Amino acid sequence: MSSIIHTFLTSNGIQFFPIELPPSPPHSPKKSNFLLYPNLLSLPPTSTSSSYTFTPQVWSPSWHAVRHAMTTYSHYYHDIVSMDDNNDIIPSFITNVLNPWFQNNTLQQQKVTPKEWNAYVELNEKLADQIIKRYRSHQDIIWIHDYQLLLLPSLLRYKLPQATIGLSIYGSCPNLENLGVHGRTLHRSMLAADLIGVQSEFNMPTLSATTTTTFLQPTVHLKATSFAAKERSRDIRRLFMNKRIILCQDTEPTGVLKTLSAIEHYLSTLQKQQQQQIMDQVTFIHICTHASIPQSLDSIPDLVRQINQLYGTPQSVPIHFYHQDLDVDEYDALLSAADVALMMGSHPHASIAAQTFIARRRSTTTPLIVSHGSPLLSSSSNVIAADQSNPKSLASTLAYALLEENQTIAPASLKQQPSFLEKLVQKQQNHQTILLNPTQLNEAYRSAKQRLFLFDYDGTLTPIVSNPDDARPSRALLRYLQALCHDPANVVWIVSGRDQATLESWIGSSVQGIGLSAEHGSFMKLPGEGSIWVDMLATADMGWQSTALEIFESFTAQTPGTVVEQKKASITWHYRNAHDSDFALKQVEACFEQLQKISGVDILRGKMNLEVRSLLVNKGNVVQRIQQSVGADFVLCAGDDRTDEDMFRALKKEPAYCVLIGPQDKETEARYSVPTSEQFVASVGQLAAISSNTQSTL
Ligand SMILES: O=P(O)(O)OC[C@H]1O[C@H](O[C@H]2O[C@H](CO)[C@@H](O)[C@H](O)[C@H]2O)[C@H](O)[C@@H](O)[C@@H]1O
Repeated sequence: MSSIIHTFLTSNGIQFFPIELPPSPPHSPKKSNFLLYPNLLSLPPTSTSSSYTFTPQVWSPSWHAVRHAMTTYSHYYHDIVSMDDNNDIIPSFITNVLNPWFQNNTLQQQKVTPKEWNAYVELNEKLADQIIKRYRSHQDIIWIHDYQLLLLPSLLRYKLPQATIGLSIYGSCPNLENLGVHGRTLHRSMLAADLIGVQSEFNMPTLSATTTTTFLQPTVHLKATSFAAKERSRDIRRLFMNKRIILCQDTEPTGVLKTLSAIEHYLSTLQKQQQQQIMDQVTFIHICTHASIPQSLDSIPDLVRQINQLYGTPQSVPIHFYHQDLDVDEYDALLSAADVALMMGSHPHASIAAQTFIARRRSTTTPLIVSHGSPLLSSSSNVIAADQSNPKSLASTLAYALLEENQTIAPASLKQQPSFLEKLVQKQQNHQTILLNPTQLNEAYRSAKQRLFLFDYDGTLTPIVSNPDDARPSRALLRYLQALCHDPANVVWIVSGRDQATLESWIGSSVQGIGLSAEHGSFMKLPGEGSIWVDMLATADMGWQSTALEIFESFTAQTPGTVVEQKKASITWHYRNAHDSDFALKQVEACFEQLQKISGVDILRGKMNLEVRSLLVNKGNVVQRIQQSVGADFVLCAGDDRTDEDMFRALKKEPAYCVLIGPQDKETEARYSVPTSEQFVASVGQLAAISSNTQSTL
């Protein structure tokens, strides 16, 4: 049962409400929603503005979508929590740094003080805590809305390594790396999300192995075209009778110049006679609103005048140029009167304008020229891509769009793109592990005060080999473990299926201060000098052992190449070296069936082995016990086989680095993976070096 945790910051405060839908709303029987959301009442009212300033539209997708959800499903919400009573406090880092950067790609403030940054971190932490408290593993999806809470992805990822996290930026994503050290932190944090949605391609962040990006369609909520707009549209068409109207709209000053240059180029390449014909057939109406381009466009009127003088006649003016805010009806009228529209640029305003044109255009065959990368290219018919910075290519796209036959292209069936949420759900379903990033691990290690290590042995700290006796630890590994144990901030445990004697002679005898757990927790030896082995099953009934041994021995006799490894409290049957592997696999199934008849035991399918142990122990219990006694703020737990999944599961709710040694797509409870034990040991070596260096400088 999936549910969504929405996180949002209102523009006027840090108050938010987590709101939950009960498990079974009738129209969505399998889903419950869980929303973290700001004060609904503080949302700006739906735009009633009479002019197109574009600002309300830029915000409206998110406001509208959530407001719609809130009102439609409001009777299902509960658990409304207000995080902070003070509505007006918004960290200045958001207002002075993030807002100008994301909205206008400008910097208002050169330096961010530690106090400002800390306030921002604190806000993100508060929200993260609220989400973590409510998050239900394997059920919930976390959806962070917009750019204000960019530290959330990494804070959540650290504590909820397996969570599916989406981040939607309702606009473009300017390059955060230009914001110095804090920008880089935010950039890295964004990459902890599984899916990032942006409304335009502008400066997409560099992606990590696990983060993907997608375009968000701006949802423009429009009223039906008014009667006045329809009338006005007819007037415009009458005014330009027998002419094709090319409507150009720019939302960035540089775009205006580029569009005009392309028009100029288009006209200049025509022969004199053709120019005359085209001018009789076509007129350009260029609009740019004050709201989107507030500054004056000094040199542009000259360029327009120049083009009009060169190519116009007393009967026909090539370009009608308007730098002014237009009345809604006037704007709608222009959109529906146009025969071709050119709405380019990467700014979200351009996306909104293009989307509005799609909604208002005369027919689905009316061509629209947009920039490469626009999400409209794949979702709407007759949308053509062009490069605005190349006047020659833009001119030829214009010529192409003007061709009569392009006006009669049958409307392509609109491709239904999966929504952001659908993609997020897909991500949740095929969740892969994240390749462990040693640099990130090292950073977390450095900043932790108390650390706990829970290492499986075979396949994790040593590669799997065909003979169990050959899986001895390397010297380097023993050195690393010793360095970790020397650091007073560390507690190090080996949690293995191996027996006491092997662990003691291979590791315990060389590494001072290490904790050992043998046979899946049947025997434990605490870290620290002088500690002794404790038999955790001292009082347990072990009567099952003889029956299990008999079964294993009989299968060994029938299956050449297989061997039994008898340990104190568990028995392992190895079939890695079976002479006939197909036959061995069948024997494993038959053996498994017989073992199932024994009560009080767990039968484990290990790496080319079957293992029987008491039901009373497993690595999960071991980890829980250790972890409770240590209280670490950094936990690194690594393993490679199914018995290790118990450890990962036990740490599910903890801020732990659970690392699977194996392929990234292997099904596991671990959040991270490292392909081989050699690579993992190298990472452990780096942590050991950090501790050794710190110790030597103390
Ligand atoms: O919990 P672990 O430390 O991973 O121990 C699990 C079992 O590991 C050993 O068997 C496995 O490793 C052998 C050496 O690489 C390999 O030959 C065998 O095929 C694997 O199953 C060990 O022999 C068992 O006792 C452990 O339970």
